[in-house]
Amino acid sequence: MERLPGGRRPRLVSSLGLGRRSWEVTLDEERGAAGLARPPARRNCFVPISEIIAVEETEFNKKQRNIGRWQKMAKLHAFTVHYVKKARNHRWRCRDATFWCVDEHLCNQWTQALKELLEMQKSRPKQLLVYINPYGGKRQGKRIYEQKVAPLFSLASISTDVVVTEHANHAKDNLFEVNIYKYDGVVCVGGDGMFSEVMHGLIGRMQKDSGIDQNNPKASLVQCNIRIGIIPAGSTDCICYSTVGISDPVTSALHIIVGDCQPLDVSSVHHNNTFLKYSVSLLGYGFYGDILKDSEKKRWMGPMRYDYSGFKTFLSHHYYEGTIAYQPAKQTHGSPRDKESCRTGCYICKQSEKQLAEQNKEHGLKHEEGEEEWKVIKGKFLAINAVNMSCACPRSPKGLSPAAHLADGSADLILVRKCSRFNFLRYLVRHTNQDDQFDFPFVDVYRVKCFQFTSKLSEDNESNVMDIGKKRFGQFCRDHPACCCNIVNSTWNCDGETLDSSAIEVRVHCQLMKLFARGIEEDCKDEAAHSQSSIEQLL
Ligand SMILES: Nc1ncnc2c1ncn2[C@@H]1O[C@H](COP(=O)(O)OP(=O)(O)OP(=O)(O)O)[C@@H](O)[C@H]1O
Ligand SMILES: CCCCCCCCCCCCC/C=C/[C@@H](O)[C@H](CO)NC(C)=O
Ligand SMILES: [Ca+2]
Repeated sequence: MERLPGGRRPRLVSSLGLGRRSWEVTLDEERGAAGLARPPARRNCFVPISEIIAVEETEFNKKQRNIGRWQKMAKLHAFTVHYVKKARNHRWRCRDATFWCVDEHLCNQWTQALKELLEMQKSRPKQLLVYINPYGGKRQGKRIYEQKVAPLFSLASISTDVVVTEHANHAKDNLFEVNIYKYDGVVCVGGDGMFSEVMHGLIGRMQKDSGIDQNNPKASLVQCNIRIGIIPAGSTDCICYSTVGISDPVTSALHIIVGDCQPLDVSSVHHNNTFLKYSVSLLGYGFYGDILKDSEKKRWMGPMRYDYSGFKTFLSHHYYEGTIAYQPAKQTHGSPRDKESCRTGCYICKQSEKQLAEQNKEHGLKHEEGEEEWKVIKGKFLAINAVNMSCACPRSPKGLSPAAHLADGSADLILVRKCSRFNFLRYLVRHTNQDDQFDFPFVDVYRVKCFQFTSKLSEDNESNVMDIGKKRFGQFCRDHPACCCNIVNSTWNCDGETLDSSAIEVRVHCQLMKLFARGIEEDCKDEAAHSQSSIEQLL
């Protein structure tokens, strides 16, 4: 048997047919790869075991190709390897390669060895609970799951319990009732709102089972180790896009199958010691809150509703007065103005993971509130956006904060102060291009671990300065006396769900939950070399 560099023996090396040619095929357990080479030209390629989806014995006749004399000489035996093919723009596809030989025993040896190696991939899920929102996005959730995802799960021998939701909060309520511990993960088919529902169900259930009071804003929450997979079928799909790099159901299904794991920061939102919501992507007041509130009335428009309400909200140009107090995130190494973005295996997120493990060792679940200073900012804002991740999505490919990290225990707090319509438009346009969104005198950004916001209106209410007239008729706008517009509070857009409270307290919980994802992979610099080494190119 041929030896590999370092004198190691590969698990299997054989001459196998693939297409019309014979190849030297190697199964190298230690490198975790199956390799394919054709002497003497030495054109070769490798498929990591971690990217093999399934192996099947194949009835050769069914997949017959024109392989000339071999076909006539003997009965051929074959097996098919289904594997991940990485295409452009972070898109993954399932491809297969059928290997053949005349020796039945050899063919069985290969199938067996590959199946054993797949069995050893312990992070892969075997049993999943799937929730489908049939009304998300363009109402295609059920079709997408049945046609694109279910066949892949079945190929990978994953068993599923599928629930098609019948009303809002169905998935969330169900997660408090079922035996979640028998599943290796929960999959949601829908958009950001559907993800949010499933996340609330899972995190809430974990806290309930551990006796943690979610209403206590200072409670240390129990991490949720049951991963969530997102099959994008919504209108924005920002969480999927920001953690995978593309909104594509097949790509996401393949990340679930190979058992990827991406920890995620989660912010808790409270008002007066009452738990309101969790957020993983955008918590936005002002512009994004107003868009959401208006767009909820136009759900029938589908994803277009955001463009319609976005335009309307832009024209209305409302700003809101309030006070923000925040504690800077001193423990993380990055800054929102960094040029580098969070990518697969991110160093900054790894450091936060280590810190978290040390903290848990020292204090257990007891939360140690640092006596760090609070910074206070008062002002008039067109938008207040707190993002736990970049919030990249097809409409904004770099996101609202391109350097935000998925799992560093912090959020980027972006304050867009009152400015002209023209300047605000310049800011919005930078959501969509490569220019620095924070390079404006009216935009400030801070990396924070917690913050509080109180609108001027609720401050006034609390200090009882409202007179009876104001209480009865609402507050008249002081900045537009001529128009007499009735200024009310904005609402919070919490991952696509509205939150009416205008005084909130937000805290980031480092890596509270996990997704079936790996973060966005670095772009393959040499696309040509990458594609040449794929099996299809060798044939
Ligand atoms: N069967 C159902 N009927 C009505 N509403 C549902 C049902 N199932 C789930 N929902 C609710 O629908 C809301 C929106 O769903 P979803 O997030 O999937 O789509 P979307 O709003 O179009 O997309 P995005 O959140 O990405 O903008 C969620 O908040 C969820 O609670
Ligand atoms: C004139 C130029 C206008 C450019 C507008 C760009 C719009 C970018 C939208 C980015 C939204 C990213 C934040 C994601 C929020 C989601 O949680 C939420 C629910 O899916 N979506 C929205 C639109 O609120
Ligand atoms: Ca973060």
